[in-house]
Amino acid sequence: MYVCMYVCIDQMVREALRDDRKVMMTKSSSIDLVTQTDQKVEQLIIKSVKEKFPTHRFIGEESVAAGEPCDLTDFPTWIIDPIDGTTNFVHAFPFVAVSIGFCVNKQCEFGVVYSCLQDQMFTARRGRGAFCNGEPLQVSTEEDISRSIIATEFGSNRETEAIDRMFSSLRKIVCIPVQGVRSAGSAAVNMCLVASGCVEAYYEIGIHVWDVAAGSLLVTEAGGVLMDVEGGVVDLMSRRIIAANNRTLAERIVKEIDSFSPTRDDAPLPKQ
Ligand SMILES: O=P(O)(O)O[C@H]1[C@H](O)[C@@H](O)[C@H](O)[C@H](O)[C@@H]1O
Ligand SMILES: [Mg+2]
Ligand SMILES: [Mg+2]
Repeated sequence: MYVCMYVCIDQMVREALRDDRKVMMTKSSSIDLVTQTDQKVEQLIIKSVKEKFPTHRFIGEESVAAGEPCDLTDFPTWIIDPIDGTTNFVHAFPFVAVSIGFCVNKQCEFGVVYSCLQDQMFTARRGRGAFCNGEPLQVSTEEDISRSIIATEFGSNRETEAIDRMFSSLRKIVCIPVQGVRSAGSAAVNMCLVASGCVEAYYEIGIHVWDVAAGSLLVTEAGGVLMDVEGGVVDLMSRRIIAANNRTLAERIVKEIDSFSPTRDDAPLPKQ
């Protein structure tokens, strides 16, 4: 099932990148884009998994956008971002990933991120390590933030207060100074970069559970840590995350972040 699904998705994404990168609609804001490929890839994954595991549940980015609930319960649940980096996809900016996390009892058991244009398959299973195309991954051993590269994103929220806070945090981090700041345009890819040891840490406020479910396990299985932006335990539904190579760097980033709390992924839907 998995090989067949991988071949179909790979073909679907590559063909669409060549022939059809049109924006079909927008979601939370005018720059929160959806294409037909986002929907087609998600439907393919859900259909393939359902055939084999009919009782399992799903949290899929495009299904939630269509009104499906976003509840993470103790039931086996597949958390899917069919195209992480849709804006990249639309512009053919070469970081486009498919992200699938699988949780039981709210704990991630395995995570897969396929970075389509790099043809890199990142996999992690709880307690069994993290891999890229079968090669083991290890986070960076750097303890000093001034010798680090930090990844972050501005997401799709353009409300003034959120932007002000994001710029303020970024300014403080840049001025530590860090050696560099990077944005891949995909939370999943940023987390794979942390797991691979290419960047020391990634933080973002405004992501969703489907952006980070698989990446979270990749980072921890590669020896890294997850932390909330205020320093507590990370909550995948809270839309805030720091994924770092170690606690020292994560705690250092916490000190510089002007935090805020977007509406949680599992917040009840507003009454019509
Ligand atoms: O909507 P998709 O699935 O492409 O994912 C999001 C990224 O993963 C974020 O890091 C990023 O900041 C953006 O919000 C982007 O939208
Ligand atoms: Mg995403
Ligand atoms: Mg997406």
